[in-house]
Amino acid sequence: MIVAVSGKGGVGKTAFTTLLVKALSKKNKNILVVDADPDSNLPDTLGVEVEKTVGDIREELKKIVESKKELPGGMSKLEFLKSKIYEILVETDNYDLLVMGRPEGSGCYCSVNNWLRQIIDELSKYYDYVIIDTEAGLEHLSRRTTQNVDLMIVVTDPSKRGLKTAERIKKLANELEVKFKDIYVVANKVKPEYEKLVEEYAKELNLKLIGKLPYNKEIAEYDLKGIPLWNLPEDNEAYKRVKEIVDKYL
Ligand SMILES: Nc1ncnc2c1ncn2[C@@H]1O[C@H](COP(=O)(O)OP(=O)(O)OP(=O)(O)O)[C@@H](O)[C@H]1O
Repeated sequence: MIVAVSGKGGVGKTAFTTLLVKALSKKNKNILVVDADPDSNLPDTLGVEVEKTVGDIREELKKIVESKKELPGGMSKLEFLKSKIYEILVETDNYDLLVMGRPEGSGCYCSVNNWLRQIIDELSKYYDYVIIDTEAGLEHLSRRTTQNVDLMIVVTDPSKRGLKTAERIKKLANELEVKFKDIYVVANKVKPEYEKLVEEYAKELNLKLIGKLPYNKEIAEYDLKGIPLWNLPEDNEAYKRVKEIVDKYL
């Protein structure tokens, strides 16, 4: 199952994705996490060190090709990329993580990007779940994968404007090359007294609201202190809500 998480900056997409991976890891399935948002701090919130990104590998190959040097062991470019991707994959007890890093530069290096896409698609087949933390602009997603996405989860803040953005993302998603089987919305940082209103607005906009996470002091505090959100206790209120979503929809 391929799940993409999107949402504009600051809504809590990284926090949600972290809790989603944490909850999903309890199912004892193989999980690949792809951090495709250069602005997110997913490795930090997951609590893992990442040395190299896919972007770094792209640059490495570019430099070798430009300097007209031989690739190690007489490898083809595709083989080189493939071996490097497997090398930079961060393996943990609960999931594997691939960080895309900086996006493609302006000088199009299309064949490399196509190969990367192919390698990542191939890699994805080894996992029960692939969770992609996407960039705000969905167009990038089609550059990163050729596979269709089973579930797109749009994270939003609890505002009418936020929900309208979610509606826009949903419309945009329908126009992309990559197809989404289902598009759901999760509202984050919702105060209990506004839950009803958020539900009403979502209904008005025809959005499938699958969860409302409360504003949670513990999340704010962990982030403030730089403690990985992965370490949040099992009884954390926001985490409990994410667990419900995982049990019901994933
Ligand atoms: N449920 C929550 N309760 C309290 N604070 C939250 C909650 N979710 C997220 N935050 C806080 O909101 C801020 C933004 O969260 P986060 O970094 O997850 O957002 P994001 O959408 O991934 O943003 P960006 O893409 O800009 O990194 C952080 O300071 C985080 O601690």
